[in-house]
Amino acid sequence: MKILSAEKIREADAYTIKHEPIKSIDLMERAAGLCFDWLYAAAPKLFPDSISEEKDWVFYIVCGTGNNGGDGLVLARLLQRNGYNTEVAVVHVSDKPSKDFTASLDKLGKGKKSVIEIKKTADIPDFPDNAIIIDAIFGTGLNRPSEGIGREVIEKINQSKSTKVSIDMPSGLFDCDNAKNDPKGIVRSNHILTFQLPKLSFFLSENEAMVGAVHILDIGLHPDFLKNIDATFHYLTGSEAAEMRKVRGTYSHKGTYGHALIIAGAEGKWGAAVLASKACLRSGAGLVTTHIGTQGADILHNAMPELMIQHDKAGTHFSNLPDLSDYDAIGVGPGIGKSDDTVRALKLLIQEAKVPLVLDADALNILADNLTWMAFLPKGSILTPHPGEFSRLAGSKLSHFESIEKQREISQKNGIYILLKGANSSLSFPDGRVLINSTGNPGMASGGMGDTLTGIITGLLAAQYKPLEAAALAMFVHGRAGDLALKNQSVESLVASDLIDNLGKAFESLSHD
Ligand SMILES: NC(=O)C1=CN([C@@H]2O[C@H](COP(=O)(O)OP(=O)(O)OC[C@H]3O[C@@H](n4cnc5c(N)ncnc54)[C@H](OP(=O)(O)O)[C@@H]3O)[C@@H](O)[C@H]2O)[C@H](O)CC1
Ligand SMILES: [K+]
Repeated sequence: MKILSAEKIREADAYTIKHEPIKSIDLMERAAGLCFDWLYAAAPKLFPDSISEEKDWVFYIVCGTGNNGGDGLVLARLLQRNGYNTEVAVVHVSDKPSKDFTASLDKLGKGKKSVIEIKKTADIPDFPDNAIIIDAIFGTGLNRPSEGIGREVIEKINQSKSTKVSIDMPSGLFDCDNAKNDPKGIVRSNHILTFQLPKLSFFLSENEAMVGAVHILDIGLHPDFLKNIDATFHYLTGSEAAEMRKVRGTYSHKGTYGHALIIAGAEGKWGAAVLASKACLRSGAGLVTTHIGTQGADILHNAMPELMIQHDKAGTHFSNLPDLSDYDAIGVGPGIGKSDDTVRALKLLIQEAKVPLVLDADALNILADNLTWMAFLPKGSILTPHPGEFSRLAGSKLSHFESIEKQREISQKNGIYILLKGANSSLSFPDGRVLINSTGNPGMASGGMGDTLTGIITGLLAAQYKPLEAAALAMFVHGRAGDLALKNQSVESLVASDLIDNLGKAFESLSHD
């Protein structure tokens, strides 16, 4: 699913109005109608248990004077028509109200309920603590950080304990970069009813306090426009991940699915090799060999009889390169440490490898100490840093938005894929595009999760997936397996082995997406 800028969404809006064709006011009615449907279904769960009777529910709709405010007014009318209690406030953020806002206000006026006009501080009401506040002050038309009376109202809304439901966007939030935006001037939304496509800023960690659950409402923007418009950012949905999965031929054999090499583990960190190798075996590779210091070999054998083992010359860590000619995919890094001979062996691996590499953990830390090696990585290699590793690679600590920009830059410059891990992991391609992941949960913030991801990507690469598909499908399936594992665990108790146990179900679940 494409993620478009506010500007492009406005173009989609205009294209739809012209080519569907539909009057802009009718598109607003359609959008607000979907918001009503969502609220109607969700309201019983949104109000506190103490207010279980519908007659006691209050919807407090706070509107700006643009089309976002217009959506709010139409929604208010629909709520009133269905017998719900409403309070409607209009914040005079501009003295040039939009045409559709004015038309919607006129229609609302035909009901009898009066509207609270907010023009100055003294007009701002005390918002209740147990209502649903509908935030319709600003949407995609925000053109500068919130200021004046609009900002004052936003700050007052944020003081209320009521559930906040934002129409299209939390008011005050920009669609992409919010680095120069004061979080105090942005509604801290619990639910966002966003139209057609999500906005990039919903997925950035710096906006966590303002972005609650995101619900995408399909308002029927014109499919031709959505199909033909170029997009840098994409949100990876289940059906898109499912399309990447390959069907296995009846007459295929283990040779069809390639031979993967995992280079992982060192003294005290043999578990990293176990997790990466297990995940690799469970992700489609025909054969998996793990190259490991002799002292770790028994642990691996006992954990996985299916695995083949290649002994390193050093007993305790990765120090020499095996013959690479047997392998279709190579994953390196989990738990390998940074000994001098490990650094030398990694350099040799980067020089000698003829297949794309998957680099994780200490392999990335070594790369960060030797950034000139980046240009020598086999084209299509995949780097899987977490934010700490990425800031070492990037040379400075960056906001999430800045990290994604930097991630794109490094991918394009070096012809590699970078999978920046975290809530909403992002995968950058050599052509500048970025995929944002839609699976995963906070229980996955624990040791070993990255090792399993390395194994999954390497397994898919061995099984002849192209780097783009291997990285994207692995990112999705890894999160999905984490989500499935959570059904029998809690966010506190989830560990990487639970995720591996659910890989089978995660791959299978794709056929239902
Ligand atoms: N695109 C769609 O598919 C649909 C969108 N709908 C809804 O429309 C909004 C976008 O509406 P728009 O009128 O373009 O913009 P907004 O309502 O978000 O805001 C514009 C008004 O806000 C003023 N403004 C902007 N920034 C500030 C600020 N920092 N402080 C004060 N005032 C601000 C601006 O005033 P100017 O002074 O700049 O003129 C405007 O008055 C979209 O989000 C959807 O909710 C449709 O209804 C359905 C289809
Ligand atoms: K809004």
